[in-house]
Amino acid sequence: METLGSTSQICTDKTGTLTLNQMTAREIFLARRRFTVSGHGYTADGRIRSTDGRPPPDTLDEALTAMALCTDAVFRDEEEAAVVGDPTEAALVVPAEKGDIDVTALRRRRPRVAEVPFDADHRFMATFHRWTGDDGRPIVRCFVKGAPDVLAARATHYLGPDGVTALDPQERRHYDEANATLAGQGRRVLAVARKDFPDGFDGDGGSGGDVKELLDRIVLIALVGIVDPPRPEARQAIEQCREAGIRVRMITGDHAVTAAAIARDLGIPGRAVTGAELDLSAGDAGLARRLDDIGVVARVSPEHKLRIVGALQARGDVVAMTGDGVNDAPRAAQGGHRRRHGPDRDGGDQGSGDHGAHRRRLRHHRGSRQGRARHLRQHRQVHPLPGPARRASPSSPGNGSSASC
Ligand SMILES: Nc1ncnc2c1ncn2[C@@H]1O[C@H](COP(=O)(O)OP(=O)(O)OP(=O)(O)O)[C@@H](O)[C@H]1O
Ligand SMILES: [Cu+]
Repeated sequence: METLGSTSQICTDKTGTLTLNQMTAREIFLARRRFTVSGHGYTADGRIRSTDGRPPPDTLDEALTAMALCTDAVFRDEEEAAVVGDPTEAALVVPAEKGDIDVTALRRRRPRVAEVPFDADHRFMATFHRWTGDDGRPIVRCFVKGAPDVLAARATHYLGPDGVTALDPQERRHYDEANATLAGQGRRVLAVARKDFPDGFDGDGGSGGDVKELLDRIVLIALVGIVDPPRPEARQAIEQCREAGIRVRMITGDHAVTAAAIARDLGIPGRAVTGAELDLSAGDAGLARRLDDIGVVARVSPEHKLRIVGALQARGDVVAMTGDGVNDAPRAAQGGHRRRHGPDRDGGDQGSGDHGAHRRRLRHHRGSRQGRARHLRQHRQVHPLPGPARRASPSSPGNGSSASC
């Protein structure tokens, strides 16, 4: 009789769990021109340099403006070296300051008249600001930022050296290639774009409440490559899990190429696929079988993380789930959206308690002689799976399959 699962598996988030969630923008890509961003941490020290030696175009300012306005992170000041807010957003505000934009003054001058908050399912956010069009007349300008694939799919134009230009297949290929190159280096890539609306636009525009519908035909401005270093202790923890016969799998909302590069770096074996490629509508048994040679499932929404864990558990595997996916679960179950509030000041972990817990967990991995059961029991003690998530994920009592870490 098989009472214990045949394998133990850990499904883990990437951002903040395997990586430090200390995000720093390193490159900006603008219509075939590339810029590097130097400097460390959340200070305005550091510079934006073009890689071709030519002076930066006006469109760089436009990109930095979009990054400053379409974010909620607040830049404190140089002495404090602090940015408060989501680390991804912090990474976008810092280059604006490095590019000599006074973000606070800019935001005061261009207040938001409406916004579409970021959510992990749609993977973008948008803000609307009173603006002046090229012809001097008042308009409302919307800035959009989010996953490059999502924005590219909505874009028909890009901001080139000659202004707004049709995004022909060749130019689209340039964006795709730049995105692939950055992602291949493990960079988290964000795109920024814009769209103009008539003066008086109130953030609804007759859309009946779904402003996202109106965000088509956008103008791509730039791609930003952000580094988020792997946690130094994560590689060893993964190695020890492997020795203990525990399969570690990364399940992330980030891009597949980015996730695969980080998985490779950390020694997570197996193929990388997107949630869409995995066909999550399949039955549990088929899904679990297909997961066997897969090490990374990317572009997964919070509720689909649960679906994957559930499929493994239904087969009798002992599955632990780590990272803020654990927190996403109840909200996903309620159809809510996640907004992650990241670290304060030094990029530490105050934003969500489970990151600190994860560090403790990674430490206990070092005692790899403890048996698998004990190992998973400890995970469970660190932070139990919340109620709704437990109900959402099938588990057989007695085999510890609802363990969470
Ligand atoms: N504040 C933001 N504004 C706009 N887009 C964002 C923002 N944060 C993330 N994104 C985009 O949404 C995608 C998914 O982000 P999400 O936070 O779900 O995943 P993640 O943190 O990379 O991964 P994990 O699931 O491992 O924690 C990112 O790859 C990025 O393109
Ligand atoms: Cu573990």
